[in-house]
Amino acid sequence: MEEIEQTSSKQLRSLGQNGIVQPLLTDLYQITMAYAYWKSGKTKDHAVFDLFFRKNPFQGEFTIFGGLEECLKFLEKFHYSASDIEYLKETLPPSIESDFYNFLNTVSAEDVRLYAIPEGSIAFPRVPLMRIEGPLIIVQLLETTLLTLVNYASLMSTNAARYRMAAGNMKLFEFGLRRAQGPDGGLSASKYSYIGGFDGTSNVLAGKLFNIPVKGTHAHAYITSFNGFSELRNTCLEPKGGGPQRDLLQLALGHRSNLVPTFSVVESEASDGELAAFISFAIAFPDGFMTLVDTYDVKRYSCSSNKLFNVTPNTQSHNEYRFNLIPMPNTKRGQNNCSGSGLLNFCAVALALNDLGYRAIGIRLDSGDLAYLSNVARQFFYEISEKYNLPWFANLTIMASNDINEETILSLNEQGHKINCFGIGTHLVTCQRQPSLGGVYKLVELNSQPRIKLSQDVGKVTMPGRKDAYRLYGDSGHALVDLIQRSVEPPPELNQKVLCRHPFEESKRAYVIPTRVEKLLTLYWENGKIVQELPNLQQIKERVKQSLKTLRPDIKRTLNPTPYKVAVSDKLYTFLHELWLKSAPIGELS
Ligand SMILES: Nc1ncnc2c1ncn2[C@@H]1O[C@H](COP(=O)(O)OP(=O)(O)OP(=O)(O)O)[C@@H](O)[C@H]1O
Ligand SMILES: O=P(O)(O)OC[C@H]1O[C@H](OP(=O)(O)OP(=O)(O)O)[C@H](O)[C@@H]1O
Ligand SMILES: O=C(O)c1cccnc1
Ligand SMILES: [Mg+2]
Repeated sequence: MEEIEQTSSKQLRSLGQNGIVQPLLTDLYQITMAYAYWKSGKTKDHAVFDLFFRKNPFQGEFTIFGGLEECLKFLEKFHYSASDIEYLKETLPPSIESDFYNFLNTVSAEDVRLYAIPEGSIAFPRVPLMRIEGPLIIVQLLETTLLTLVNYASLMSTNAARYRMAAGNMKLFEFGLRRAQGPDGGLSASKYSYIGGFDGTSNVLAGKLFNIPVKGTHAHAYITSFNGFSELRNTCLEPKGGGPQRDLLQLALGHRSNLVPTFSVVESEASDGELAAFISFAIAFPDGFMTLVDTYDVKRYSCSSNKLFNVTPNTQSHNEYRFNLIPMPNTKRGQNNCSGSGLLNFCAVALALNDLGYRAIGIRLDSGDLAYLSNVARQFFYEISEKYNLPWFANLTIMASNDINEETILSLNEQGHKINCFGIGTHLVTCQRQPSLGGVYKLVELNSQPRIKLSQDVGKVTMPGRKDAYRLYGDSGHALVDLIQRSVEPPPELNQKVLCRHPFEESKRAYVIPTRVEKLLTLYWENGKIVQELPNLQQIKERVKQSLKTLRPDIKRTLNPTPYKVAVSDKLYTFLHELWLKSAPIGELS
């Protein structure tokens, strides 16, 4: 068996990489080209490729670079196994000379050099995320796998960072595995959403492999699996401080009756099946009591009562949990057409747990008007905290889930809500607003000669030659511009005027006097080894946070953000345009 095939989950953990990332995880054309290069005697040619994207995702003006560590781990194990070569022999045309397979057998990333911007940094269109140099055939063979590793990772990290910006300090958990693009998509989503700013995932394997906090509540099935109290095998629980067990159900029923007059709810309409489920869950997790309260009805109102809460906080009140009392909105779940009251049952069990010295965690809302219901729930918690003199009760967690996306969070923020935690699946992991980042890998230099790819679309013309990139910062500490220049040029100097030019529009140029100059591309791989100490996930996550702070707010805003400037040096501008003219054939009009 091959080494890669044998990789155990323990090894996976230390590699931090999925076992399917291997040299054959590529497009056939890379191997076809390798043969044609080899046959045309190009084995000694030396190439430079840039890996970059042309447009920021999600109609935004920034991207978070993710996937570098996985690219480096891929270089470490880049060699074709005997079974890979066997497969290629069976698959490629019989005309392929057998010496080519001997050549493939010797292939490794030993002679490759990889420069990159640090993982977790903000990145912008056209600025290389990576520069890959080495034997043409080898660096060509790396294209697809590197793009696979960078495109989704960066898209996902960016998506998560955007959710984080929308959610402020609220807790964010990734719940997307069941809706992800297959098992590998699910794993990557968990990893890169954590990097981008999420606090944890429900994906247990991601937790094990990447050391990400794993979190979760329970599904509606748990609640609906109970019909009534008779199904409870046990209703007793030992108090937290020790001592004789007490009947949690009886305590909860007592509290439920007591809560009825206070909150104008109809006890007979609260679901006993739901209460039974809550009791059993509380007995299983007395210190982690967090339940779904929307299985039947979050809050069942007495029809005779007008004591219903509005969604908008009463700004006259100094108490943030007080609300105007007006009729509730006509939401699906708000209509008085189904029985049950999840909030009432939750509070009854939480108070029963409190009698035994345990503190409940909170609730999850998974349907209905989340702003409204969170306000109602928080008001309940507040009233109880006052009535029972339990200050912590007012701060119980209110988690919301159900098709949440960036816009929902922003809209909820506008409406006013009391959610302090989101569980987000589908829209996060599938990157519904933009399902792919268009990262590309382009040849820019061969045997020290620049290469340019022309296009009718100016934006698609590549920047020729080996280049470096610098981020120039201004007085405020904010990044002003990313400047790309030829590697042979001296770097921009602190406090010295630098001419920054738009790559294609001659008239667009500006002088910048940087107060800080950051060299963006640094060497990560040389002589078959990773030559930098790699940050762990936590450090990459921190870099995302710090990196975003260097971006002006107008560049980060959701609606019509200001584009960040990406410029070229005067020398690169001239170089690019001269080569463009030289390479573009002059047409004839007839
Ligand atoms: N206050 C709110 N403002 C904006 N969007 C909301 C608000 N409350 C909920 N949403 C979103 O509205 C959608 C409601 O989904 P939907 O219409 O399918 O109803 P539902 O609550 O899931 O009901 P059911 O489970 O019975 O189908 C979800 O995407 C949810 O995230
Ligand atoms: O809504 P998402 O952002 O994808 O978040 C994950 C969803 O997964 C679960 O739903 P479940 O699979 O039980 O299905 P349902 O809620 O759609 O019925 C959970 O209750 C969330 O609603
Ligand atoms: O733990 C949860 O609440 C959860 C996990 C996955 C999907 N939906 C919810
Ligand atoms: Mg749902």
